[in-house]
Amino acid sequence: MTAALLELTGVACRRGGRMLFQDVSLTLSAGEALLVTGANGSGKSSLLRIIAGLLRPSAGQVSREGRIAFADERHALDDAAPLSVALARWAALDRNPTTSLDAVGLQDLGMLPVRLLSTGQRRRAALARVMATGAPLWILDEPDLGLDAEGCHLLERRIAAHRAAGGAAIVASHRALDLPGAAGLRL
Ligand SMILES: Nc1ncnc2c1ncn2[C@@H]1O[C@H](COP(=O)(O)OP(=O)(O)OP(=O)(O)O)[C@@H](O)[C@H]1O
Repeated sequence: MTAALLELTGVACRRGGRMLFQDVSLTLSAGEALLVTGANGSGKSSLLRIIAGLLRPSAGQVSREGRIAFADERHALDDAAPLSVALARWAALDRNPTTSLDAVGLQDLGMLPVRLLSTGQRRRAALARVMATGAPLWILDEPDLGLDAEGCHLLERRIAAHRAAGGAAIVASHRALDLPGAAGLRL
């Protein structure tokens, strides 16, 4: 049996005096994915922050095994550094080989300062940063925001490859991303 990378038991979240969700229980193991959907304000980001350990649940337990890579609307890259240098810093933290910019379609932009990237290019760079961490559990909050159709396919392919290599992913999105065999959670 594969050990779970993540287990939630009876998790609830109350924010601003309103109960967003309760009784969320799930397990995620190597190779698996979870797609979290729901209306604006339903609590997707709150759930992902709880899973990442950035927000305390109002009730329930979260148990994680191994490192995580968390990505939300911030790309978490040094704006002043050339893209390849900014990414190499993340890779160096865990002594990983630098993620190829080819993998996210940014092969021609390695020397460009991060601040000059377009919205979609920033999203691609954020994905490269997640890949560079080498963490088994990816927690991605609307990673498709601002991506064009090719960018979305690329994101789907990178998530599939990560799962095939023994990783797992939790993705919140308003889009019906193609994540074969993923579990769904609608908030
Ligand atoms: N720090 C906070 N204090 C009080 N309420 C908050 C706080 N942060 C978020 N909320 C509220 O929690 C609710 C859920 O927010 P959250 O960002 O988790 O939703 P979401 O499903 O990710 O929304 P979207 O689809 O718009 O990104 C919203 O009503 C929001 O206003």
